[in-house]
Amino acid sequence: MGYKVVVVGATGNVGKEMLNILAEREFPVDEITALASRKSLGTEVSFGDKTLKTKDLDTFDFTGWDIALFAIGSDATKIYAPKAASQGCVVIDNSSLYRYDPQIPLIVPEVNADQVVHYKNKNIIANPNCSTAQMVVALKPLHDRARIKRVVVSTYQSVSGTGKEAIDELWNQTKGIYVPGQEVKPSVYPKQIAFNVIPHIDVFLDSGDTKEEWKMVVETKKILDPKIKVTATCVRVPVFVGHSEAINIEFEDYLDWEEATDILREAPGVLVVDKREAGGYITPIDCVGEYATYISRIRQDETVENGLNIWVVSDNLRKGAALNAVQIAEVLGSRCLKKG
Ligand SMILES: NC(=O)C1=CN([C@@H]2O[C@H](COP(=O)(O)OP(=O)(O)OC[C@H]3O[C@@H](n4cnc5c(N)ncnc54)[C@H](OP(=O)(O)O)[C@@H]3O)[C@@H](O)[C@H]2O)C=CC1
Ligand SMILES: N[C@@H](CC(=O)OP(=O)(O)O)C(=O)O
Repeated sequence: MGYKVVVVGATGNVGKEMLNILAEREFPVDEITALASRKSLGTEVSFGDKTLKTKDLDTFDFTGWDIALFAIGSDATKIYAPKAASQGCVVIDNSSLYRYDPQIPLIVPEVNADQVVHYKNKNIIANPNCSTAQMVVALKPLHDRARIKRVVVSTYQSVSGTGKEAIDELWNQTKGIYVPGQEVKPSVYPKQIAFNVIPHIDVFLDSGDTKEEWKMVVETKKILDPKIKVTATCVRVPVFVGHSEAINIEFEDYLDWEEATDILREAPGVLVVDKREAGGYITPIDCVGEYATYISRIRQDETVENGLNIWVVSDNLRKGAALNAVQIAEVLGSRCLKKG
């Protein structure tokens, strides 16, 4: 016996990956339905070798459905997630709306799967920001061994983190640069993204940080350890899929880079590729469609007492969003909503 599963935002990049991953991982599904906005009514989306016709979220009744995976952004989530939760369906939400609510668990299964039981507080579980998810998968095993004091992270985030229009903007700007008269003015981003990098993701806060940077700080504390200090600089780069991060870590105890490498090789969700030669590291193109969080360039930082540098790359639509959501559903199913 399996679950009745709803994918909300099924026509989007994250929603499509949710359907792919549910099928790939053979999540025990008895019945599945795909929802999006009214304008997408009847749009066909794939679920394994089946085709589903998208239904209208606005008129959908969640009564009798077990789990809803949401990927529609905070504004629409605010309207529909409480409705689904109150109709008895457990919501696993990809937006940032509920992440900072102390009543709502914020989960990366490799790090804090035990928190899943708190879904009962509001019938909602939050999925972290894509940049946080891959970072905490890498930090957790190192923290367990040597206690992390401080993290300095710079991100290189792909345009798929913004959504469908941003993917089109990078594609059209890139083509337009070569075709006279077809230049494409920035519309999704404040500056040209093709052949450029933009040190600005999400809105600016009074502190001068962007909200994306703030999210990485606050979410790491909630998921991993409130004592860890984090400072982030988040940058958009002209890459379609795959977020990269250069992470500098300062520990309480000394941790040799070779031992760190051994620890990371054994860590759940992690693959180490670190040959210290040309091409012996992971780039975003290498991680597209993969589940793992890849770690390369593991080395000592000799400028502080107990420091390491690492390079972390993952598919932001997968571990950063859809895969993590499906993993949460797997934990929820096996620990809390047992069937059969
Ligand atoms: N955890 C993370 O780090 C990440 C989270 N996300 C979250 O997932 C969300 C979706 O991202 P992504 O798939 O890339 O975005 P896309 O732009 O590719 O897709 C958006 C999806 O949301 C649907 N949608 C939007 N508004 C409504 C509405 N009012 N009612 C019903 N459906 C609606 C769209 O339906 P339609 O096609 O009919 O318009 C579409 O299916 C993001 O906004 C973000 O909150 C995304 C990436 C990473
Ligand atoms: N902000 C991330 C993706 C995302 O949607 O994040 P959030 O769910 O925190 O809004 C990016 O642009 O790469």
